[in-house]
Amino acid sequence: MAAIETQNLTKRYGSDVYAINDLSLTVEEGEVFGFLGPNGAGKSTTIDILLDYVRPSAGSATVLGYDAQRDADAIHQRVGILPDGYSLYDRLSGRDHIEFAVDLKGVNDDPDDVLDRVGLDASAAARPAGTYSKGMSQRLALGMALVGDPDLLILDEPSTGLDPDGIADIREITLDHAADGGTVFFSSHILSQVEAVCDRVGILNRGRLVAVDTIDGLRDAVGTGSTIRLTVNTPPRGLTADSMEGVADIVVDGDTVHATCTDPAAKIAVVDAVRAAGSTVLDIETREPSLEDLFAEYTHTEPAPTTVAEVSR
Ligand SMILES: Nc1ncnc2c1ncn2[C@@H]1O[C@H](COP(=O)(O)OP(=O)(O)OP(=O)(O)O)[C@@H](O)[C@H]1O
Repeated sequence: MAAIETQNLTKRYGSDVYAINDLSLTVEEGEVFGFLGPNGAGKSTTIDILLDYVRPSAGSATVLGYDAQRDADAIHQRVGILPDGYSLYDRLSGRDHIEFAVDLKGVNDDPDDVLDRVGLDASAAARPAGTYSKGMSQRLALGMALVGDPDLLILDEPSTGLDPDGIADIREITLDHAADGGTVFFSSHILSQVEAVCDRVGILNRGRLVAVDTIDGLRDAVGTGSTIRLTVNTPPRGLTADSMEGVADIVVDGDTVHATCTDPAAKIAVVDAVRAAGSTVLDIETREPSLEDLFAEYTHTEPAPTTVAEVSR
């Protein structure tokens, strides 16, 4: 059984705004699936339909085998949700929030265990949520999503406002959940985080799913190619990519040679060719296309700028 399955799902506002358009997507049980897209791509709308907060204009969706519209209660019972625009009760403590989630789901989780799992200590747990920093609030909201050990965790931008420790915690919690057989579906702009935890990613652009694959699969499909940069003692003579299989381009710039390889194995051939053209290779650097490169390739937009927190991870 698929954890999430949508078929030709469409949400139209008015006659011409398509928030999502003909979206067919399957997320298998036990997968960590990253749902990516630029602002306004339709990520939140998709999640809202899965949880029956929004009704589709056409198409269908199932979550853990339940119909998203008919069986919303059963879905809410088995799914842990961290919504994008969640809100907390300022006057209630962190512990009160977790107890509330425990009561709502009718489970018997120990609130202290949940709080501990998301890194909120006893003194933080006793304070009103209104005094929390953004990062603490995010941890608490994630704790509420984890109550009842859900089969599926849906996290909409889970890293918003978190410091590097918080981001690392989210990664650990996500991987733990998957290791226990749970499924994680999360949308994120933090592509390095997606790359670190996801089995597969789907890229949504203007309401349409433009790619679904593993990150390696996306690399192969885009053919962006890995790049190799050689520092040489003297420029190689007469070096071109023309007869070199798997090499898209070679540029010689003084004592540096840049080559773009569509076949990763061709990197060795580049080194051999440079040496055969009379140069001694002093240094070699290689770079695989990042998820940022792939994202830009599929959406023709720049991803959200990398934040200081991401850089320092
Ligand atoms: N209630 C609504 N009425 C009209 N248009 C809407 C409504 N809700 C969403 N949209 C439009 O649908 C599109 C998709 O929005 P959505 O919030 O799902 O995107 P998103 O990928 O989650 O964006 P972000 O990353 O900015 O949160 C946007 O163009 C948005 O303006």
